[in-house]
Amino acid sequence: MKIRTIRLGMLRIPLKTPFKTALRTVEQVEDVVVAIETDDGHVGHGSAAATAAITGDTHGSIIEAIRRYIAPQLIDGDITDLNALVARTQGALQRNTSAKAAAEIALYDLWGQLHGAPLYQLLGGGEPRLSTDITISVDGIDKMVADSLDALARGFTSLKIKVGKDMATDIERMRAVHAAVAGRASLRLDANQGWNAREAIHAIRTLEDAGVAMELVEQPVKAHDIDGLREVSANVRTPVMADESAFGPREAIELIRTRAADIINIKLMKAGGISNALKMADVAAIHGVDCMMGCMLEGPIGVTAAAHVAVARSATITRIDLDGPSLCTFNPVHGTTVFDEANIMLGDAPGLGIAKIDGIEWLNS
Ligand SMILES: C[C@H](N)C(=O)N[C@H](CCC(=O)O)C(=O)O
Ligand SMILES: [Mg+2]
Repeated sequence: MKIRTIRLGMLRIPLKTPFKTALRTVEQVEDVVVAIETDDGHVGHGSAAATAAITGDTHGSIIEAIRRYIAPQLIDGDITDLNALVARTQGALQRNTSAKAAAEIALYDLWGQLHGAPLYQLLGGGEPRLSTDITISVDGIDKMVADSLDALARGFTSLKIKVGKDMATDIERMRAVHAAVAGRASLRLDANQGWNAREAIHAIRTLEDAGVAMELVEQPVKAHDIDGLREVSANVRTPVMADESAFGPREAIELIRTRAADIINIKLMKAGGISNALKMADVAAIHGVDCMMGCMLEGPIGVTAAAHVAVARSATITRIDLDGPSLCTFNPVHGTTVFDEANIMLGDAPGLGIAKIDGIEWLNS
C-alpha cells in the first residue's frame, strides 16, 4: 500500500451556538482536511483545526506545512512501515503540531485499513464507547445557566464550564451553574489561562468553601507559567489539569515530575498526532497520573481519531472532552462512528471507519 497522492481541502460546519472561551469566540468549525490516497485505491482521512491562540497554527500554516514539508516526505512511502512514515512526518519541520496531527491521523486510518481492523483494536483494544462532557461557553450568567440546563436535558452528565474572563464574575458564574444543576452533572472548570496564580487560588478556594463541587480545574494560568500552575495545584483541594501547558510527551514528563498538575489533557492537535498522544498516555500511566482526551473546536474526523486513542488507553484516559461534533449543527462524515450527544460509539470498520465526507472544498495542489 504505497502513497500516491495527498489532497487538501476545507471542511466548514456551523455551530449550534457560538463557542466562547477566555481566548476566542468562534461560530463554525473550520478544519483543514487531508486525504492520503494509495496505489491500491485506499484513502486515509485526517483533519486539523487552526487554533492559533493555542498552537500558533493557522489554516495557511497548516496547508503550507503539509504541502511543502510533510507531503514530499510521505509520497511513495509504504503504509506497512507506519513507524517510518510517522518519523518522517514528525521530522519534516519544527512545531506545526496541527499539520502533523492531520497527516498522522490519515496515516493511522490507512494503517487500520491495511490490517482490516478498527484503529482502537490495533492500538490495544478496549470498549468502543465513550461518554463526553459538553462545553458551556463563557457568557452572561443567565445564558450559562440556560445552556447548562439545556445540556442536562440533552443527556449530558458532565459540563465543562468556561471561565477566565474576570475572576469575580467567574465565581458568580460557577455558583449559579452549580445551584441550577443541583448535583445532576459533574462540573469541570476551564479558565483557558485567564487567571494568574493568586486569582486562581482565590477563586477556587472561594468556590470550594462555598460548597461548589468541581471535578477539576483546567489550565487556570498562562501556558508558560509552570511555577504558577504548581502553586495553584499545591494550594487548592480540587484537582488541577494542565491543558495549554501540556503539548507533548516532553511537557507531560516535566509537569508530572515537578507535580505542577494532577491531570494531563491530551489533544492530538497539541501533541502533533496519535504517536505522541499515545506516548503522553503511557508516560502518565507509568506515574499513575490520569489524563483527559480533549479536542479543539474541531469536527468529526479529528475527534474520531482522538476517540480511538481514548478507547485504546482507557485505563489512563479516564476523562473525555470530545464534544466538537455535539457542538456542530450537522455531521458531514458518513461512517461507522456514531456521535449521539454525550455518547460516542466506534464501529468495527477498518481504520477510522470513514466512508464518505460531504461538503469538502478541495484546494488546488
Ligand atoms: C472543544 C473542547 N471542549 C474545548 O473546550 N477545547 C478547548 C480549546 C478549544 C478551542 O479554542 O478551539 C480547551 O479545552 O481549552
Ligand atoms: Mg482547555
